[in-house]
Amino acid sequence: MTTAATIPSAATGREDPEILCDNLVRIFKSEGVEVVALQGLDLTVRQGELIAVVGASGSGKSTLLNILSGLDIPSAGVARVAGSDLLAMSSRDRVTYRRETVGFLFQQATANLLPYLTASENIEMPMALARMPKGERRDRSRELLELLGIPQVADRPLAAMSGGQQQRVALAVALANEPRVLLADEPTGELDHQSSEEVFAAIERANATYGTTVVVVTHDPLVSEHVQRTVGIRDGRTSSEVLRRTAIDEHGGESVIAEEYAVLDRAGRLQLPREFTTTLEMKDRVRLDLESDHIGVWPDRPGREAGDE
Ligand SMILES: Nc1ncnc2c1ncn2[C@@H]1O[C@H](COP(=O)(O)OP(=O)(O)OP(=O)(O)O)[C@@H](O)[C@H]1O
Repeated sequence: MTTAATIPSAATGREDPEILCDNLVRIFKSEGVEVVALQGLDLTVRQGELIAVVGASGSGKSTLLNILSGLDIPSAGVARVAGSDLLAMSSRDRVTYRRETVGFLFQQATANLLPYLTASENIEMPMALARMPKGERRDRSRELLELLGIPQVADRPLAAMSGGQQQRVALAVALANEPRVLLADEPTGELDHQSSEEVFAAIERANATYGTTVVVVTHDPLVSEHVQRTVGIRDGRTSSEVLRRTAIDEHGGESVIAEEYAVLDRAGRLQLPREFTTTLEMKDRVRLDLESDHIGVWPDRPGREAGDE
């Protein structure tokens, strides 16, 4: 594996991202004990991008998603989504933000759905609350079911659907009022392989059709086939990014190339992959060596000069 460093575009100021987290900090205090769940997290997501966020249990993924969804307020830093400042927002603006700007998809499809209504009735519910005319609601509901590959369940109650179909109805509910950003928390956590594949494909189709910016928090390795960028979180910070692109060889064949990058934050901090540091027995401190086109990082072994390894 090769590793390269990338400076988040937030730091370069080159674009106006749909999601911007800069030096985001969230400290939880309970019974005199402080837990730093996010410790200076940087994340930039372009408008219309579909990204996955991965990380070990306790790394801060849910904390990040709760902040982006307007449920939780960060302790410090910058969090901006679709032009809304999530630290400075009034509680009334927060309600409007949650209703109009972001859509949510949870691990349990039923968290977004009313069991005694049909798929269409569920999808039309948020549109009715937003006072959309009845005819438009019906058209939009039909369009969403078609796009997500489940037109046949329109008049079925939830109990008569598979788990994968229910999750796609929940996705249609989340997209009903055309949110700019979709946040999904382990959307395939309770599904089998085939249904997970269908749900990720549906998310990808919605992203491509409506240009919705999507952040999917997941442990599911299947997600890598559906996103161009996977952001890794470690100890409350973004630590790595895997970018995927399609390359065409000289015979016209297509192959997907995945490159792993380490994130370099504004303070110049870089998290070295654990497998690299373990292999070279690096700990506590390392030697650095500036070359004309790269920086060498060497284990601190007494009596050896940097570059002697
Ligand atoms: N309300 C809270 N009060 C105290 N500590 C919290 C609270 N919420 C989260 N934490 C702590 O913050 C850290 C990050 O938790 P978080 O739930 O964001 O991780 P995660 O990556 O989503 O984990 P998982 O994959 O298990 O859901 C953990 O150490 C957790 O115990």
